[in-house]
Amino acid sequence: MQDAALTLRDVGFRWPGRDAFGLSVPDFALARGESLLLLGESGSGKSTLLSLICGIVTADHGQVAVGGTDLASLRAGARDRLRAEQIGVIFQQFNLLPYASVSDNIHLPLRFAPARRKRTTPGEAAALCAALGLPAGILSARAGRLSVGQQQRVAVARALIGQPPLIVADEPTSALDAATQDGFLGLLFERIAASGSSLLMVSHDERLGRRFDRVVRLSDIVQTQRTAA
Ligand SMILES: Nc1ncnc2c1ncn2[C@@H]1O[C@H](COP(=O)(O)OP(=O)(O)OP(=O)(O)O)[C@@H](O)[C@H]1O
Repeated sequence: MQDAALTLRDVGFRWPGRDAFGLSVPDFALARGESLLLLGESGSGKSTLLSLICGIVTADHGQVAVGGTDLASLRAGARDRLRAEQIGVIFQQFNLLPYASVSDNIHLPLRFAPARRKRTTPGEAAALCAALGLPAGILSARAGRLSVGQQQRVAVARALIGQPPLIVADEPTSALDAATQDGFLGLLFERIAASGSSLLMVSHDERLGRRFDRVVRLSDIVQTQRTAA
């Protein structure tokens, strides 16, 4: 796919160690502006796949390309910069710095991403917080003092700031009740539509599917291998 936000071709990866888990992805692409929900059971390899896409781990073979750049062609530092520039990541556990302010947490990826920093408008963090239903004045609060739902929204604001072309989200609704989930997804989709970003979300929850352009089962694009120690 020429106009792809993300492509994986003939990718193979295996975690080293006992009960090694491996996966291979023959051919997968996410178009620019497309939203895709990837469904898989717990332990099926969703987070492993996202780690490969984000360049947190590197494929044993094959090509993982983000915005047309093959991650394997980059050294570790350049890969980290590409991730900061191109990908807004919403981790399952949010990964906020608990002692830092909400503002510092939201602005953190911009430190390593000059082009994304340039795209950021003054007051964008405050506007994102307001759009995500966070109370005024929250920017100066310590992230560790917030409720789980608030932390989740801060993690989303951190992913969206500076309009990265690709948003990757690992089970971002798992800590929310049904009504809050719906509001949260509505806001996420609104922001993504406004910026034209692509969205790849992994989840075990099929009910989320109706909002997405495409819903794919992990087992349709990924083959997994598990070997005993
Ligand atoms: N850091 C790691 N080191 C070694 N093996 C790992 C590591 N992370 C995951 N694995 C292995 O990869 C397999 C798949 O785990 P992964 O977290 O990718 O699945 P998942 O679908 O995201 O699960 P969940 O929905 O429960 O988060 C696990 O069984 C585990 O053995």
